[in-house]
Amino acid sequence: MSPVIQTSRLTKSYGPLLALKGLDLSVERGTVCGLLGANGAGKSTAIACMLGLQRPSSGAVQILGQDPRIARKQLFKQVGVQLQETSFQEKITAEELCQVSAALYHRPHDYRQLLAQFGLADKAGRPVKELSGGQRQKLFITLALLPNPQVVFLDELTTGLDPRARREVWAILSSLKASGVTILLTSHFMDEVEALCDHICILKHGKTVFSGTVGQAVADSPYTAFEDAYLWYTEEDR
Ligand SMILES: Nc1ncnc2c1ncn2[C@@H]1O[C@H](COP(=O)(O)OP(=O)(O)OP(=O)(O)O)[C@@H](O)[C@H]1O
Repeated sequence: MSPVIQTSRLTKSYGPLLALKGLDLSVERGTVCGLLGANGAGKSTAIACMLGLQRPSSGAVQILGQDPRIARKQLFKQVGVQLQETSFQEKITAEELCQVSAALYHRPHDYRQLLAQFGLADKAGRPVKELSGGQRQKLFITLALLPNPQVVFLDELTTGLDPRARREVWAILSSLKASGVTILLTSHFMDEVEALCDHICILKHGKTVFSGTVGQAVADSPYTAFEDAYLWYTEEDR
């Protein structure tokens, strides 16, 4: 079976800055891929290029066998996205934001059920801007799941969530994965990466410095703990 997400030699420059240098990625159906790296390593740039939101300088992307820049509309119905920065109307409530988003899809997930699953049922009528950072994050993950997507992109998955909420999100993602959904996420939390990711790709200044499983990353490093290994891969003077 062909990969659900595939990039080959994906490169992106912002003027003189080479933010992404030849990313090769292949993510199979029903697996979780973690894109890792320090702040500014190129993770969001890679996601923006994969989703067709940024035009790559060179290289190719296929999602569900299609080029996202050409088949944007079709793909949009099958791909859920949670980006770091999401804009919304000043006074819109959580429920209204869900309704507006759900209206874009043919057979959306029941947003009330998702809000309840994320412990947000009692916040449905509140303006989004009055939610706490963690509640807003959970709402944005809810929005990413609304289309009943085959593929989900989650940028900085659980930033701002408390430990219990993180575990809840992990459980939801694990069940999505078990149902065949393919997930690409970025995270700065190595416990999360170990718990969720089948495959990781570590970027340093836009360049892939490791691609493989968490176990391989540890085995190829001088360390026994994954976080130590990760820091080793991303060290400046390595
Ligand atoms: N629109 C843009 N114009 C110019 N430079 C940009 C733009 N977006 C990102 N960059 C630069 O490209 C590099 C990669 O940024 P990117 O946001 O992809 O990193 P990241 O790995 O997602 O970081 P973080 O973990 O902080 O979210 C950084 O040096 C950043 O300053």
